[in-house]
Order: sequence, then structure tokens, then C-alpha cells
Amino acid sequence: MADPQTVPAIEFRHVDIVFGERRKAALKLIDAGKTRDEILASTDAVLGAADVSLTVERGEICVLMGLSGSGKSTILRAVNRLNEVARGEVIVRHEGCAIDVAKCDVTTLRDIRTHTVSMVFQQFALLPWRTVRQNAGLGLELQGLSTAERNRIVDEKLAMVGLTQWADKYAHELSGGMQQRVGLARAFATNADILLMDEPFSALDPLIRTKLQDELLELQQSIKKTILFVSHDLDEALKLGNKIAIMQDGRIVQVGRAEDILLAPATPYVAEFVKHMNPLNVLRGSAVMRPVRSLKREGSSLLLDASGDVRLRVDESDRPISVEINGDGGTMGRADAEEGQLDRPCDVIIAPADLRLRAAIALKRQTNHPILLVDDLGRLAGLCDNEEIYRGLLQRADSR
Ligand SMILES: Nc1ncnc2c1ncn2[C@@H]1O[C@H](COP(=O)(O)OP(=O)(O)OP(=O)(O)O)[C@@H](O)[C@H]1O
Repeated sequence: MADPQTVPAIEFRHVDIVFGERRKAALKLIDAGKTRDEILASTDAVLGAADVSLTVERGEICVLMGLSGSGKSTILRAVNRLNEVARGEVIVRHEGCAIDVAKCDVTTLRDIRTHTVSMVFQQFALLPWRTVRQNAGLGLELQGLSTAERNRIVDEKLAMVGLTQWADKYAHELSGGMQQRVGLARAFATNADILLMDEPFSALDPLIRTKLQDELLELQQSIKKTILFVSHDLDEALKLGNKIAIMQDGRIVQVGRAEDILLAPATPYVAEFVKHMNPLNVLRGSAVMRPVRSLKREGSSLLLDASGDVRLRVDESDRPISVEINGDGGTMGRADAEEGQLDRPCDVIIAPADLRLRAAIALKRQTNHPILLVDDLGRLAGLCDNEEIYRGLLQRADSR
């Protein structure tokens, strides 16, 4: 059996999903490389997904993105077997074990649906005759919890999404944004590790939508769920996803981090999506930096400029110790990754490797000091200077 620690939350292995009677005939045509239209024409079966392989690690937000009908919901719904898989495996981490949801027995499936995988729907799916508290406790009812225990958990989750005052109201008394917060509270309440979110914010107006995205990201810091999220909006995908899978006609055409997709779209279809994106909102220092191994070293010092006037002394793990400018001692300041706020005036800036490029440019404009990027353990990862920033932006422009 696989080591429980290394079992990913979700893994699709060569998954085909076909809607219609003539599945076998359709599978043959998939293998022959036929398109969805060709398969439909000759078998009357609709190709939902073809040869989809994708791994979602624990704690990751993976966004399935693509045009309408590209197969996003089809794939998502295979995770709790709302869609039957014609071929392939859908592995879900359930109580530390890797279970193939496509083939497991109904008792295990029920157990997975009740305890491990929870779903948040686009149209909120609240029951009108139940109060907010009763709606949010629905999953817990299925788990067989007592009313007192249920209410304790639900009230905690309603507080998380800011709805404590609304617990005894009915769905129609709430705005759309509030109703979706109930949907979130209901999903959180079951304590499921995996959340399936099928365009959960797309029925909401843009302002509320942005607000809920921000809230989800903030909540994720503490709840650390594995989230499979469907969106047809690239802005939303890039904002939320640690990993983005782009789908076209039932197939995944590219998987990667936002910046991978932005810098190197794999196909013209992906390039079309990213064409209108502002790279400054997506790129981070680590994508453009000059890595530490290509900086010149002299003893325990790294040379930060061509002339060797600016030197950084590092320890044996490459953690910065001190800086020297033209032989004199200099100062190091720290900047945060999101805004690039400096904690003090300095000669050299130390920032996390995921420093936003927008923040890096603002820092260079304010100070023109070298920006050193460090990893989570404080070890030097690379240098992000004007040249690296320009190169990153040009590379992005060239890839269009
Ligand atoms: N239950 C079903 N029966 C028959 N065909 C289906 C079924 N569910 C999905 N399909 C078909 O499978 C294809 C993929 O649909 P899916 O809903 O996964 O797309 P999507 O990318 O989620 O689109 P959207 O953004 O519009 O929701 C479509 O052609 C759709 O008509």
C-alpha cells in the first residue's frame, strides 16, 4: 500500500467519460484519436472527458478552466461519482488510503461522500423550508450527529463566514452572496478534506464575487482544504489556483502554475485565453530571478553587481549575513511578498521568492536597490534586478 503521507488528495489516471449508449464504440474512437464532433457523429455519444490525468496534492487549490462545454464539471463530478467513469481511475485520499472512486463499493462511496468530499454548487442549492442553520447542518445530519453537536459545529462555521446573525433566517431572506456563504459553511461543517466547487461564485455580481474569492483565500490559510474549483474565468483561475488545468473538448491541454501558463501557453487555445491578462498581476519574482547558482562567488561572498562593488556574505546554507558596498558595511531591509512594504531604509532588499513582480517594480522605482529573494528557510534563492524584471516581461510578450 502507498505511504499515506504521500497519497495525493485526488488523482485522475487516464480518465475517459462518455455520455450515451455506445460507450465501447466511443472509447475505440477516442483511442483512434477522433475528435468529440466525430465521435458524436458516428456513435451519438458525447465525449465528456478523454484521457484526463491530473494530480491534486493535499492543501492545493486546483482550478479547472476552459470554455463552456470543455468538460470541467464532468471531471469534477467524477470525484464523487456523480458521473460514471468509462475507463481509467479516479483516486481519492480517504482516511489515509488511496481509493478508486470509479470502482469502489457503494458503502465506501457513501462514506467518501459523507466524510471526505463535499460540494459547493453554483446555484447554492439551499432548501427554502429550512433556516440557514438547518441548511448549513445538512451534511452533519447525514453523518448522524445529534442536534446539539450539529448546532455547535454549524454555529462555528457560520461565524467563520460572517453569518452568525442570520442563523435563523430563511434562504430567500439572504442576498446571493450570503446564500453562497451558507453553501460554504455547509461544506466546511462536514470537515471534509476535499471541496468540489463548481463555479460557486459565477451567479454573483462582480463585486461580491471578488469579495468571496478574497474570503475563500483567507479562509484557506487556516482550513487548508484540497479544493477542486471549476471556473471559466481566467482572472478567477489565476487568482485562486495554485495549479490550473486548462481543458478543451474534454481534454486537458495544459497544467501548471499561473505563471507557467502565462509565460508559456502550450497551445493557441491557451494563448488566446492569456492574451488579455496583465502579467504583473500574476508573475512572481521566482519566475524571473537569476538563480543563486549563476551568481559569482568569492569565498563566502556573492557578488551582486558586475563590478563586484556590492557583496553579500552568506552562511554555509546561503542565508544572508551581511552586505558590503565598496568595502563599507551596508544594511539589509525586508519586504513582504504581496505589497513589497519595506521594514526599514536599507541598501539591499531581502524578500520572499514569491514577491509579486508588481511589488518588485515598485521597490526598484522607490529605491533602485538590489532585491534578493529567499526561500521559506531564509536561504538565498536568486536575484531580481532590473534586467531580470525586463526579461520576464519580454519573455511574456514574446510568447504571445
Ligand atoms: N449528464 C450528461 N449527459 C449528457 N451529456 C452531458 C452530461 N453532462 C455533460 N454532458 C456533455 O459533456 C460535455 C462537457 O460538459 P461540462 O458540463 O463538463 O462542460 P463545462 O466545461 O463544465 O461547461 P460549462 O462551463 O458550460 O458548465 C458537454 O458537451 C455536455 O453537453
